[in-house]
Amino acid sequence: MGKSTSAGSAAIQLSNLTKKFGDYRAVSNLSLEVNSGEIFGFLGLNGAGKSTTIKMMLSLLKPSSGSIYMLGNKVDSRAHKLWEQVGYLEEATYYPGLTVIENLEIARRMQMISDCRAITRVIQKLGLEVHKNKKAKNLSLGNKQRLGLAKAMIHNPKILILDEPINGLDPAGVVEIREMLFDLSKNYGVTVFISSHQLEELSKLVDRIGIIHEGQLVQEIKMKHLEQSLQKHLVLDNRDKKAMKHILTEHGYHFKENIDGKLLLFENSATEKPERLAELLVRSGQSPTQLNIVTEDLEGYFLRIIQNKRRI
Ligand SMILES: Nc1ncnc2c1ncn2[C@@H]1O[C@H](COP(=O)(O)OP(=O)(O)OP(=O)(O)O)[C@@H](O)[C@H]1O
Repeated sequence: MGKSTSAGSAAIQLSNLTKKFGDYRAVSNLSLEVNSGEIFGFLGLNGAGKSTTIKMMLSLLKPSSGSIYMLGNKVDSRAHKLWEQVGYLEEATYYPGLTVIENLEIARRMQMISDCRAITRVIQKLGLEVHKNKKAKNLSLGNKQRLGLAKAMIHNPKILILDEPINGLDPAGVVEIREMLFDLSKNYGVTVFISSHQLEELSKLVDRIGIIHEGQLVQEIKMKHLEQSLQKHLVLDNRDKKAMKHILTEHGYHFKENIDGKLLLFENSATEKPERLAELLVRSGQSPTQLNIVTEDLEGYFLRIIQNKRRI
């Protein structure tokens, strides 16, 4: 193991991590912590720097500067023993012509695990029992991912690092993976670091997300707080737009007009008390034909956070 100068109790700790390729900064001053037993989602567009960060965490790439600690141990080329406690899935790599059991047998030998029961255990944990004698190439996409996860978990790691594990999975596959990761984190205390570019899917799996954009961490948010962070706006329409605009302006409401000519109001005075606005319009003889609140969807949130960062 590398130097054991523990850096706090976080299972994963990245401090001012930077990776340059020539003059290009793929990852820039990135700091984050993942707590033990937490499922952390690492979200970013293609090319944002997710894989580069993960490769540094796995000591496959050397950081230009900054440090990484996992389970209190500094990650560097000497951290050999650490990998006994870390499992990693890049993409579901398997031997297509071999069965599930045969694939896991190879993984067991590569991890130098002497106990043959490790295979039975991981097969059970991942619900691969009924598929264990099928050739990997004949598995459904969801079960191929399970096999990849089984390989990553055969040595009972304390940390699981998963690069895009839900790519291409159907909703049922996402639910299966979610239940399995939940079980691992809540019942076995496994810390899960999972990268994706799909917020919608990721949000169903994780306790917290960090958004990486152009190599920088631009936002960290707990999933339970995400709902409150989604922007709301009120959409308003009626027959006499000019009269309605006049009333709104007179009463201090600000609005934008969308391409359909509907009015959009973003301020809390409108989104939190729509009934007041409705009453005002009715009293003024300008009953709305449409008045409803629209909540930003998750993709909208993700893009807004990134765009705001671009403007800075
Ligand atoms: N070996 C390398 N040499 C030069 N540039 C690289 C190298 N590896 C990655 N990059 C660049 O660094 C940036 C970040 O790449 P990275 O693979 O980390 O992104 P990502 O967020 O994982 O994207 P994706 O979701 O597409 O996998 C990209 O612009 C990429 O082209």
